Amino acid sequence: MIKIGIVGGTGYTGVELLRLLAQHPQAHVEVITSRSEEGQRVADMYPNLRGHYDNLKFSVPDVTALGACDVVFFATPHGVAHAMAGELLSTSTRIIDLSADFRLKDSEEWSRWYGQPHGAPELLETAVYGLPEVNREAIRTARLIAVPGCYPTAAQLGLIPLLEAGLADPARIIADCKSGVSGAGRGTNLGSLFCESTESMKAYAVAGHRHLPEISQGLRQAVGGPVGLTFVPHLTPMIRGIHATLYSTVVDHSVDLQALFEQRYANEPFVDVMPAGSHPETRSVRGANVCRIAVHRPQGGDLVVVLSVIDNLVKGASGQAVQNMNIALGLDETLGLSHPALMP
Ligand SMILES: NC(=O)C1=CN([C@@H]2O[C@H](COP(=O)(O)OP(=O)(O)OC[C@H]3O[C@@H](n4cnc5c(N)ncnc54)[C@H](OP(=O)(O)O)[C@@H]3O)[C@@H](O)[C@H]2O)C=CC1
Ligand SMILES: CC(=O)N[C@@H](CCC(=O)OP(=O)(O)O)C(=O)O
Repeated sequence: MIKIGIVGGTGYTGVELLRLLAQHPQAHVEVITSRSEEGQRVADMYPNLRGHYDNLKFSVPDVTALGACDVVFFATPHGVAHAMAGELLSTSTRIIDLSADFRLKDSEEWSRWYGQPHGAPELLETAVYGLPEVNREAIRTARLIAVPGCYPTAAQLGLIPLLEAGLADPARIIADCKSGVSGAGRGTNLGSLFCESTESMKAYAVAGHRHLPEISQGLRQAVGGPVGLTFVPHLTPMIRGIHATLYSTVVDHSVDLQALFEQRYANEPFVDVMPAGSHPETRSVRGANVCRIAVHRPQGGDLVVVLSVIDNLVKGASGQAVQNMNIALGLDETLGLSHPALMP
């Protein structure tokens, strides 16, 4: 069995990791941390886990206990993995970080967007961006994996086929994205209250969101040059889900975009290119580690519109983290992740 440690087990991504690992045939969670819930039984806090983790208790983070694990997931706010990763990497454990600590390759850019100094710039060379559909080979040997953010996963998977093939104008890309409220985490937050977020929808961070540099970094890699990206996130009254509507201009009208997407993702277990004309719904991916994509060219014009949906807590966080673990440990990539979504 693979010995697992989780730092930050009380947030939504932490409990989602536990749910997914409960059905993973080779995973055993040995350590789960919470400073505020030390000594509490996990299944008392999250009754959905009763019968799965009846003896597991929260403990305070301890590098010795975590370093004895084969894999340590960080499901913590930004900066926590910076502080602990160096010491943990001196053991034989692998780190899979769900926070943004190691996603941006430029530490100064990270500092500008996250409003604090980068705590471990010396580890950036080691870190691999954990988007398997792009970086699978590097993930196989990685010791430190930065799991992509939720909006960046939906946006990059929708845009990369066009940009890699040189079929969209990289100077003008629009990512119009909607997120469910769980994307804001479990912490107390006025905007996440039921009365503040239900029966209403709004854009936020139009001037600049911290996922803008992350999406741009991935798109630049796909293009091999600069990109002009406008990213507008919205909060929508649902618990889980990201819906990305992605716009660009087609530069070669002779190419069959449906075939292009189908070929690009033909061997990807967790990307579903839907039939031409489809409109993927967020509920079709709820609870599943899947990105469903549909590509449109309205009225056969110059504009390409890609629709990309994920569950922010699964393919947008914890599911993608488990997918990375499977790849890094040489396991079947789909272990623990092959269940279908919840419907309705
Ligand atoms: N929600 C989402 O959809 C997504 C979230 N993410 C990222 O995943 C990470 C986790 O998010 P989320 O699950 O929402 O939970 P939170 O960001 O609310 O994380 C809370 C967890 O981290 C622990 N924690 C907080 N501070 C520290 C610290 N200094 N040292 C050790 N542990 C600490 C908390 O436990 P305690 O304080 O008791 O120790 C708690 O268990 C974040 O970086 C988030 O941005 C990524 C993609 C999607
Ligand atoms: C709806 C909502 O608030 N979403 C979060 C993004 C989700 C997230 O946690 O992203 P990181 O992993 O990069 O922190 C936000 O806009 O800040």
